[in-house]
Amino acid sequence: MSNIVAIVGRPNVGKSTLFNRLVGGRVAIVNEESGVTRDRNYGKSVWNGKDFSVIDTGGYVSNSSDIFEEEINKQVLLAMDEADVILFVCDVELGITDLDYSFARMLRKVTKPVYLIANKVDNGERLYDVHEFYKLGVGEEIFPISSINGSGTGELLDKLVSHFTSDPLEDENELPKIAIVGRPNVGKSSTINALIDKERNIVTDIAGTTRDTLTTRYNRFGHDFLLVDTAGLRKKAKVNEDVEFYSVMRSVRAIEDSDVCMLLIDATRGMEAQDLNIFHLIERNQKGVVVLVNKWDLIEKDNKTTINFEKDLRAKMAPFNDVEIIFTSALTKQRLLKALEAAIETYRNRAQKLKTSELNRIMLEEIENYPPPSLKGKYIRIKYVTQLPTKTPTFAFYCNLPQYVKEPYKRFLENKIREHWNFTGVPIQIFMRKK
Ligand SMILES: Nc1nc2c(ncn2[C@@H]2O[C@H](COP(=O)(O)OP(=O)(O)OP(=O)(O)O)[C@@H](O)[C@H]2O)c(=O)[nH]1
Ligand SMILES: Nc1nc2c(ncn2[C@@H]2O[C@H](COP(=O)(O)OP(=O)(O)OP(=O)(O)O)[C@@H](O)[C@H]2O)c(=O)[nH]1
Repeated sequence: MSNIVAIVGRPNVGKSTLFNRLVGGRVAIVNEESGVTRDRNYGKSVWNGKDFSVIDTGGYVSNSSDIFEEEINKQVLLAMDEADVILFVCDVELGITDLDYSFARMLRKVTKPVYLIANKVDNGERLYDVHEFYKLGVGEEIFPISSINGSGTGELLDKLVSHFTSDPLEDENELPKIAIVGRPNVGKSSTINALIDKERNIVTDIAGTTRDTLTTRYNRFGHDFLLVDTAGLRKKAKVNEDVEFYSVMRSVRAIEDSDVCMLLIDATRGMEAQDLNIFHLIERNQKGVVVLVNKWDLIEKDNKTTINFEKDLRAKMAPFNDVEIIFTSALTKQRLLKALEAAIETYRNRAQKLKTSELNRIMLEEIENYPPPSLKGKYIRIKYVTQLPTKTPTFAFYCNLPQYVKEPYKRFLENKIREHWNFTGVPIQIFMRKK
């Protein structure tokens, strides 16, 4: 189950202000290179113990005041496909505009819950202006809020998370859920087809409950696994693929539904900004990842080609580059079994729970050899460490002054964990806690 909310609305109604308020300081895709997919477009949040993702579909049309029906279509289609709940933001300061009516027309066809957000209700007086918005005839309910000062957002969040499950990662199934993701035309369909040899290998279809993805169980090469299929989404995506932003956002649901992603990149193009955006999306979601350099058959090779290619990829993925890279071809079926095995191994790495005694024995020794640097004359003492009972590897280090332990030292701890145990392909979280 994924918990996704999308924000739609015409320019300047306050979508990004609301987005920032919902995700707090948590930024997602931080990638300077990409002009379109900025951190404002995708973020993670938590309310009443429920995790959820927020997509601001306005990323594409931002800054332009003349937006057309076509753009509205794109925003709403994206929201319909990707989200579980849609927030339609309007502006009480300006009142209803023609564009609002156009949005409303599209949104009336949506079967998912839509909330109408009457934004910029900064004071009690403006509450009187809210009723006007019932004219739009959309939305189960109207929420008067002020994204700037936060009033009304608590009520909105309470209602919002009532649609979400408390643990989107919960999974009755013990089988690895694998998603094949990547930008348009990298060979996702070809890889899937080559991997599963359709007719013979489908075990059962498990229809997604509220989602559009279909998870199918396969047995191939002696491995039992679930494939998160987004074929339907991909077909629709074709219409919209003119913008990088959309094709990255189209991966969100598949990533959230998976345990491990096979990220396909095109060997003839290398890893570009958009591929990296998807990579960071996977990392951000704490999912396992294996990188498949597909169309390897098209590359002219000498004895250094693979090594250099791999070096370049690792530099781009850094600091999280403890990841399997496999050079595949869907066309010649080269190394597809290896790719599948790497995905399953990554799944196991992600699921492993370390013994507390062993973890402490090894890590406390490492810490003793290289203690955290003292700060403002204060000596930092790490007393013990445990792995939290979460689905993704998360480690809590207990110490006297947790706030004094800085990023570089946390990275040191992570590297040591990776050195002693196999967490290849798996993002690790490190928390410092007070003891
Ligand atoms: N008074 C008031 N102003 C707000 C509120 N929320 C947003 N604004 C202002 O409205 C303007 C537009 O806000 P944005 O969040 O950039 O709007 P947007 O919908 O993301 O706009 P685009 O990027 O063009 O799609 C900014 O000047 C905000 O400061 C609010 O609750 N009250
Ligand atoms: N030479 C070569 N061509 C490939 C390989 N894999 C895919 N292709 C070709 O690349 C093109 C795109 O392949 P698809 O499998 O449709 O790619 P996709 O990622 O599913 O594309 P979208 O549905 O647009 O997202 C097709 O023409 C394939 O034949 C490969 O390993 N080698």
